[in-house]
Amino acid sequence: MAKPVSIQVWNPSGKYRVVSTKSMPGTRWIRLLTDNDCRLEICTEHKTILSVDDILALIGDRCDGVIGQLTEDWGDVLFSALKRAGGTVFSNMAVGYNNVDVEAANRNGIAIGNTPGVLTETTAELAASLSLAAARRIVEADQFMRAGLYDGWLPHLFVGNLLKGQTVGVIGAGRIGSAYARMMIEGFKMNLIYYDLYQATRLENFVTAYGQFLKANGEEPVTWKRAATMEDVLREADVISLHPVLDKTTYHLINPERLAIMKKEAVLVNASRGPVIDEAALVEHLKANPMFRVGLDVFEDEPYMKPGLADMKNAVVVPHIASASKWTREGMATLSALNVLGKIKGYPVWGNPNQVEPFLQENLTPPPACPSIVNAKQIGLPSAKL
Ligand SMILES: NC(=O)c1ccc[n+]([C@@H]2O[C@H](COP(=O)([O-])OP(=O)(O)OC[C@H]3O[C@@H](n4cnc5c(N)ncnc54)[C@H](O)[C@@H]3O)[C@@H](O)[C@H]2O)c1
Ligand SMILES: O=C(O)[C@H](O)CO
Repeated sequence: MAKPVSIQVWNPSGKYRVVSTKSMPGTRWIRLLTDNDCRLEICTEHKTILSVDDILALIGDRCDGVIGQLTEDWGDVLFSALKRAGGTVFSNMAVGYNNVDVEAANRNGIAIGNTPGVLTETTAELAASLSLAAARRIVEADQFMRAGLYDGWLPHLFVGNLLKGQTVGVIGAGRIGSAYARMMIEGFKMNLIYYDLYQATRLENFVTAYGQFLKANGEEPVTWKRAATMEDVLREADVISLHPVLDKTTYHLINPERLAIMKKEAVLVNASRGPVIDEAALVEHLKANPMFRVGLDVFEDEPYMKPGLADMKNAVVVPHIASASKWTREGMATLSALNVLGKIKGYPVWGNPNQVEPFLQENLTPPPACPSIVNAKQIGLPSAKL
């Protein structure tokens, strides 16, 4: 028998029971639910990661929908419990949903929401920050200052990599990968090589146009190349950032063989999902190649790091904060609440999950639609007419 978990209740007399497994930033998401006849129960347990049993206790025997987190294991046990409780929808407060067994959700007729778009620029900015921090050894130098070791300017002190004119490699040039590429190209005049299953036409057009602009102004134009293989990116690029989804095709995409073909002084950044890199192999590579540097937002066994990583001076590590700006986190809360509300109300699914801005206007009533349901087709949900 699962232990009851502590909750905070909003609008106790609401007709629909919605559970959020965590408190989320902002209040708009709470207002949107409670103004629409939802009784909202927010879990206030102090532990960071809830177990399946904790969530079963939260779902209870009547629940219309749940907003959950990427740290939770949403599979058949939870989806069948949600279905038995009368629920039809679960939304991750995240764009990535590798913590969700979508097949199990389909079997139980549960709609799965996620939060694309609102976090694209914020996440790309963090990947760009990690690229700079690793290339210019910012964390090492900061620690050196704080340790009182600085006794004067020296020609060799914390020499790092210049980005201008070098090549940025992007693996997974979707929303975030493309936004990151644009930042590095426009900001630092880097050339682009990318690998994706699909052609990133808008990104290619951007680089072409920016190259023409630079040339017209007497500067060296930037260039782009779509690589035929991931290996081409790894061999050629000076800074490589990983932005694919995590699935069977991208698990341990960076492995010992692929690390071995990268430049000895390359910078590798990961703000996608930890298991995209074989982290134990990465630690060995960092030990053997002190000029190879990484910037990591995500880890293979979060919240843990593989043994040895924390000791590596050539690694910059931050705790999965890539989407952590106030506007973005409030927007993610709003989108996940609207996914749940829209399904409960029987609204159709928004036709373009890449354009969720209409849901994010603070003072406007959002469109009557679920912003992003990843299994809409599989469970037969209609699309909104835009
Ligand atoms: N660190 C964070 O806080 C954070 C924040 C947001 C997103 N993410 C992660 O970033 C991922 C990408 O988000 P997005 O909004 O850009 O998604 P997206 O769907 O727009 O982009 C993902 C891209 O990966 C490509 N891809 C899929 N399989 C591939 C493969 N085998 N090789 C190369 N490319 C492949 C897809 O074609 C697509 O273009 C999310 O799934 C999530 O896991 C992490
Ligand atoms: O997938 C996501 O959205 C992130 O990991 C958290 O923002």
